[in-house]
Amino acid sequence: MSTAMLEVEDLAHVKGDGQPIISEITFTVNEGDVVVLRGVSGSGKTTLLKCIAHLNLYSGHVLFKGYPPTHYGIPTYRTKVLYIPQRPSLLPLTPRDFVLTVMSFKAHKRQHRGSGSVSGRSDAWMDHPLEVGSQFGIDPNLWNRNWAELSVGEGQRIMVAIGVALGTAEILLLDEPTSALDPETTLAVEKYTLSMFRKPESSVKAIIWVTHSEEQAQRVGTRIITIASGKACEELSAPIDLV
Ligand SMILES: Nc1ncnc2c1ncn2[C@@H]1O[C@H](COP(=O)(O)OP(=O)(O)OP(=O)(O)O)[C@@H](O)[C@H]1O
Repeated sequence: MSTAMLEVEDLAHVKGDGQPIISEITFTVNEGDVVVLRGVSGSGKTTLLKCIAHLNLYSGHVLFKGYPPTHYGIPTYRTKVLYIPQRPSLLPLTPRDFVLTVMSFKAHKRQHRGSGSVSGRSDAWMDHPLEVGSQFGIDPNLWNRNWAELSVGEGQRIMVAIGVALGTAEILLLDEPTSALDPETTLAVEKYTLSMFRKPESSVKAIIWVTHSEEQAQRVGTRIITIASGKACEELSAPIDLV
């Protein structure tokens, strides 16, 4: 039987004027799922991902492995259910700073368990992200540049590399991760991300992947959920071909 990683129940998010952007959203994500989330521009896909990541206020319930985000502590929860934004250029500082911030939450938790530090070398946490980034054609120097000074595509590839490589994320929330990439690089990112995901030792156990591309949905998804008029609807026959 599949293990439920994420349960979203009757979730709603309303704008400041009281109008709902999304409402009555209910679905479960199981271990091994790559759930493609699609819908027309403005239908609420990013809003939903941010609610799941506890970056937006919402009503209803989000349970990660049976418990609400507060059970884990919100910063730690956000490293486990990791939102990969569509526009990382809005983030402060550099990709390297982002990695060290995320890893500091993991280190903090480990210290509380009394298991000591992650490594004797202060920058050892960068090794795997750099390695994955190089698979995506990312020059190592780009990790030290401010997010705002990266091209959209460079920022996207670095964010996906972080999500795949950090070893903290159990659910990746990918918000149009390849929208700024050329077809060849898009395929490379899809292939490497899914091959990492399928490895038994991967920390990532499920992915929600937002895309406007029907072809990408068919390539990466094991299930497809469409948002329309603020409600979510799962397609009955989902593609199963994996890259
Ligand atoms: N903070 C906000 N205040 C008011 N309206 C908002 C806010 N954030 C999003 N919206 C509106 O909510 C709707 C859903 O936006 P959202 O970004 O979730 O859509 P999306 O499906 O991800 O769109 P796209 O495919 O274009 O990225 C849009 O009409 C957007 O203008």
